[in-house]
Amino acid sequence: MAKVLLAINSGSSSVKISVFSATFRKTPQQIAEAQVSGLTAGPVAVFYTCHNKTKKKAEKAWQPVEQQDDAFELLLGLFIDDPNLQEIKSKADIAITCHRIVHGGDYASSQLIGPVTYDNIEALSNLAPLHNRAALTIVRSCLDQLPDAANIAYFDSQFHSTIPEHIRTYPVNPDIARKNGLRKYGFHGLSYSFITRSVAGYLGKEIGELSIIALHLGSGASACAIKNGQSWDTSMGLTPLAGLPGATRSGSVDPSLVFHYTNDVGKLTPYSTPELHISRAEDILNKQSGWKSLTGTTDFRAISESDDPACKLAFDIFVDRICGFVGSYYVALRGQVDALVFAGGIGEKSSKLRDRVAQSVSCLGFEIDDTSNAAEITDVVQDVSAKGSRHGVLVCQTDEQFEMARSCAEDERIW
Ligand SMILES: Nc1ncnc2c1ncn2[C@@H]1O[C@H](COP(=O)(O)OP(=O)(O)O)[C@@H](O)[C@H]1O
Ligand SMILES: CC(=O)OP(=O)(O)O
Ligand SMILES: [Mg+2]
Repeated sequence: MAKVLLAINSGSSSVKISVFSATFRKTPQQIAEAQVSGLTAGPVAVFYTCHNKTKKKAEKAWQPVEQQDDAFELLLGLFIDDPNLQEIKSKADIAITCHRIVHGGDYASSQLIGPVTYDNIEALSNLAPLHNRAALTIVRSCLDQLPDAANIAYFDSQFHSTIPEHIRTYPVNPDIARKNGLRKYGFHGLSYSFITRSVAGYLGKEIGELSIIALHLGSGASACAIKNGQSWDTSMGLTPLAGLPGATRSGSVDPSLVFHYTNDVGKLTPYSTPELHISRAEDILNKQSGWKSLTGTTDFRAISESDDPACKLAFDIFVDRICGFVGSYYVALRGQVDALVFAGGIGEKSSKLRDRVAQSVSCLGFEIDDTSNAAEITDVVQDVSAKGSRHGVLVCQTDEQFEMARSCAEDERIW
């Protein structure tokens, strides 16, 4: 029998929830989708689609939304109150909730959420300061409000459990590293998993034969070298701060920069708690850097359309850092690359960014076709490469919620 499944994606700046009708071992059918965006730097916007009728509402109409659990309450209310969404007349109709948890530590597979898993995820909060705790507030709401639903955690880090030792190890004291779990974990794994399956299907290859360089470019941005269908390397590290810059994140900087920034950066932030230790340095590099610090906005569309020198600089920095990873991963994959794949809000919507990146890496054999690149992206995977390009250049409309729902439909523990 079909069950109603909520796939909840709590990101740094948004909460996205897709509602599915799910049946064991069948492809889940999406029936509604809703999101609250603008949580890191307003304005907060709400999008809602039910049975393909889209509504977009501005902030004023809604109760105050400041953090991820406010967003969850709002979206849950939308589902229950919508007479067109007959599948959810009350909370009791929701049978399964899937949660995107960014940092899963050593978990290499999804987990049913009971007290032990909950505590383990909480213990990792320091390592994903923009993510884990916020996602857990939503998990808590589900445990309290939907006591009969099954709750499953899907970890962004689990896709990267295949990264080889010499890539995941930091060259620091091994005993301290082991004791404190200091290694590369990598994130955006639900997205990379979706991209890998979708691109393999599009190219007519087995997943295990697919090698791509994938770019997930959203509020948080990362790159991933996928070798024979598995993560070989990725740009984020111990935490989602490493690698590419993002909306409010610096990305990788010389670690010594921290000690030269201001003299109080080692102190804890006022909102640290006995369980959650966030230093001023982490707060600055995670929440007060990136596009926001350079341009005053986190909206990359506005940045890419502006002639302001600060925006042009931000755009150039992003292209430079992305190309650095493309070059590095091209070598890591020994040039055996089926495609360069753009995904995430920026990767899917900014033809200008794709064009600039492709131009800069054309020496590696990635060439874009201007007309295909400028066309609207409507398919899950769309080819934007030029005729004769040595390697493919693709855009993939990634869907982390679908990836969770798909895995859930295969999961014998739940059915
Ligand atoms: N047309 C566009 N051009 C450039 N950037 C865009 C465009 N549309 C959306 N974006 C950017 O995409 C980012 C959000 O990406 P998304 O993957 O949805 O975010 P999140 O990481 O919150 O899931 C924002 O920086 C937004 O400005
Ligand atoms: C891991 C990460 O940075 O996620 P998001 O882009 O959703 O903030
Ligand atoms: Mg995201």
